[in-house]
Amino acid sequence: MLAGRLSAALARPAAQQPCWPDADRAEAVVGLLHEAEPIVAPEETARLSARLASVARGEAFLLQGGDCAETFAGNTEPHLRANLGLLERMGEVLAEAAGLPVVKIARMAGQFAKPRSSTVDALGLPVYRGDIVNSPECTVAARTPDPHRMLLAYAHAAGAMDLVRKLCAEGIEEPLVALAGAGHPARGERRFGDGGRPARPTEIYVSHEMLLLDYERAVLWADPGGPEPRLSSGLAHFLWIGERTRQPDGAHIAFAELLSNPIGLKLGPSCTPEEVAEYVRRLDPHRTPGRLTLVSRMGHAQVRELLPPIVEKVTASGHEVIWQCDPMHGNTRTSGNGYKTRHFGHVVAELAGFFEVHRRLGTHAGGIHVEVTGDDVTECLGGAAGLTEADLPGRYLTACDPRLNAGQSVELAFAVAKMLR
Ligand SMILES: O=C[C@H](O)[C@H](O)COP(=O)(O)O
Ligand SMILES: C=C(OP(=O)(O)O)C(=O)O
Repeated sequence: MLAGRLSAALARPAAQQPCWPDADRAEAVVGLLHEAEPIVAPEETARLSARLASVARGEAFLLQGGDCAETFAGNTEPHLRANLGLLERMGEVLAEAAGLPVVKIARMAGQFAKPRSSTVDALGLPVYRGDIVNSPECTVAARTPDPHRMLLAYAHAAGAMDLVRKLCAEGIEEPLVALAGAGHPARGERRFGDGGRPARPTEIYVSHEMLLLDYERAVLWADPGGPEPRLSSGLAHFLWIGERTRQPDGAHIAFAELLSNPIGLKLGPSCTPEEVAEYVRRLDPHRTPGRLTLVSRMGHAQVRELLPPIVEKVTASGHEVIWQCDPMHGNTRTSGNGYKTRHFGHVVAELAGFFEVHRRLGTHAGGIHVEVTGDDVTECLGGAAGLTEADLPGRYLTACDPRLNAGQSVELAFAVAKMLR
């Protein structure tokens, strides 16, 4: 019966999918992946679901973050360590301020697919859709979708997950981030293991956008444990549906309905309270606290106006969702010198609006979802170091959207800490 529901879900229109040049070859790759071992263990996903139930009840806070787009070349131990160490550091700042446990979910071990605004780039080439689909180099060959990349993505994700488990068991050394403005060097220096608190075992889960359905459908196991039999993704503990793929009649929502994993759903400015009520009804049919995380990304100028009617509608429905704010995606703009960027001040302003709305409505502002890296990049403007447009070309390394660097991220954690207090 689940197989039939899965086929029906996948037969619906699916936005943002690549057009593989050879459909048979793509199907053969899906067949190979079908034989692959799950990357995440069912008991880990179940533990995360329990943790998220406490977030939904207001007994914990959710921190989710990492690269906008992971790349195969960037899937290295130093990079993963830096990002995990940053999450640990941010989590510690937030836990202390909130007086609550912080549940940490990395955008890691599978965040290889990107939705895009257009199908072609400025040169007229097919757009880069993430390393799992094609390659960013500006040639027709590089941009042609290659299904073999799904196998590479699986291998990279499995390797990353092994490292996440190892580091969580050992404890992760946190970066000591020197915040600018306190007599420290401009962009925040990172120093490892020289005076930070001793590393201790920790828990970090992995997540990615549930975008590329040929990949997502390949590694599933039957989960008979819940109120109805469902499928569980073997590719990540937590999956989210993006702003560009949340069409109510589309394949992504229908696919997520079949999963037992905790699910996130991005809500942009065009989303109406009625639409959200319908998403909640479909994605949380058994009224499981924390099953659904609603991720508002309205932009700093609109959050105070657009979020309250949505929160009121969902609250009235009685579903115990997690309210999470993504202060990045509604605040993207192009700099005068042509870089896709975000201003630190706008990121903080959207979060301030989010906390204000929830305080006023008496709901739990349950978490944040941010694009950050422990690496010292120059992709977002502002922060105490005062990054300017002239700084952007220095270390603009993202494969897609701009991330806060280590210094900006820790500064953000302190700003959110103030809001939590
Ligand atoms: O990360 C999010 C999206 O992939 C991204 O914002 C879309 O980017 P584009 O507008 O450059 O295509
Ligand atoms: C694409 C993303 O976000 P959104 O769907 O909100 O634009 C993302 O988080 O990578």
